[in-house]
Amino acid sequence: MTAPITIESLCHDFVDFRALSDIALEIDAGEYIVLLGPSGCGKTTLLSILGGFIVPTRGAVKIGGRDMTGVAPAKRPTTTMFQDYALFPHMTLRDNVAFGLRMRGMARRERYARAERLLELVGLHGDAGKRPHELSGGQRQRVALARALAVEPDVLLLDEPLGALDLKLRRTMQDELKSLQREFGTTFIHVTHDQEEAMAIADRIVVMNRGRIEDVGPPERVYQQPASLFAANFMGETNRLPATRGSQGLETPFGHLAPPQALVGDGPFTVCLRPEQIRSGSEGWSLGSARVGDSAFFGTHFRCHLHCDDDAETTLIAHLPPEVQPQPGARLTLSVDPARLSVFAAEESIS
Ligand SMILES: Nc1ncnc2c1ncn2[C@@H]1O[C@H](COP(=O)(O)OP(=O)(O)OP(=O)(O)O)[C@@H](O)[C@H]1O
Repeated sequence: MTAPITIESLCHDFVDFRALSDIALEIDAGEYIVLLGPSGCGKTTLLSILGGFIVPTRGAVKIGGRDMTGVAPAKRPTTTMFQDYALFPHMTLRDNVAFGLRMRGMARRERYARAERLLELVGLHGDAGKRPHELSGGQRQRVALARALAVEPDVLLLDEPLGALDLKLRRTMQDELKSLQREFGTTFIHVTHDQEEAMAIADRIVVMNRGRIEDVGPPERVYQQPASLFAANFMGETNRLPATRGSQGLETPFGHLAPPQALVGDGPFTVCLRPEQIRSGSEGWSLGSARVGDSAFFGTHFRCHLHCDDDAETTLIAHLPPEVQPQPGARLTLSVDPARLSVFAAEESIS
């Protein structure tokens, strides 16, 4: 079971603080959506409104075409998986997973059968009789997921579901969450402030900042062509070059540049270039020559600080392939593909 969601002109004020402004979003049935943004940007507030735990100041949420205004959390086709998993410590895993089914009046034999099936699906076959304190953090997370999926919600809301796990387990669980979501076809809405997690898992990422949506799209698009300077900055490392409008396009510390898209406004502008877009060589838009500063090897690339000759103020971060062998102090000729740059009005806030 799954359902599309429409969020219309949603605003929310906490007394005199506006936590959400004009949120509008269409979510397809069965999509994996990640709400991404810094602490305090309104992700949890939006999730809580979808789950029915907060009544928005203005606007509406429709799930499967049905207006959710005034519908209590338990009556919604949503289930929320909270950050602390909220497992019942005195109950076995089987009873924890079957809890929601019991509340719905499902007979014991049937609910236990479903609980066992779900525990098997999340890799805890044979552990049904254990209690939560006997499990690791990752296993508890799996039980919480099994419990949330047991009631077959149309929409599963997950608030920082992997926040308590170490990095390695996080990565494993990201893969598992995604494959379970595919298997069930349930719409997942997952809150995180971890950009790598969002990229690894989402069909579409919703980048939020100060209660507003900055960008919505598939991870590759949001990373490569972010809709705002904030989104560019939040979706991974980026170099920012100051630029002004000139007779030949953009004037930058590295000379003229034909902008990849029509410029809006008079400037000043900020040109964003990702570290991996900077190349050693002279093909494309020249960034002149630079001296290699600190450099660290990351397996697939060297992450280098490059001190530019043409602009003493600018140090660029570049990811250069191992074959370049960038030694500190070495000189390199740098260039970048101008079609892959993003240009924004410089005054846009990125904080
Ligand atoms: N009950 C409340 N009363 C007053 N202000 C609140 C309340 N709940 C949240 N806020 C404020 O609303 C803003 C958005 O909070 P929210 O919890 O949605 O952010 P978030 O993006 O989920 O952050 P985090 O990643 O830290 O959980 C924050 O500035 C927060 O301080």
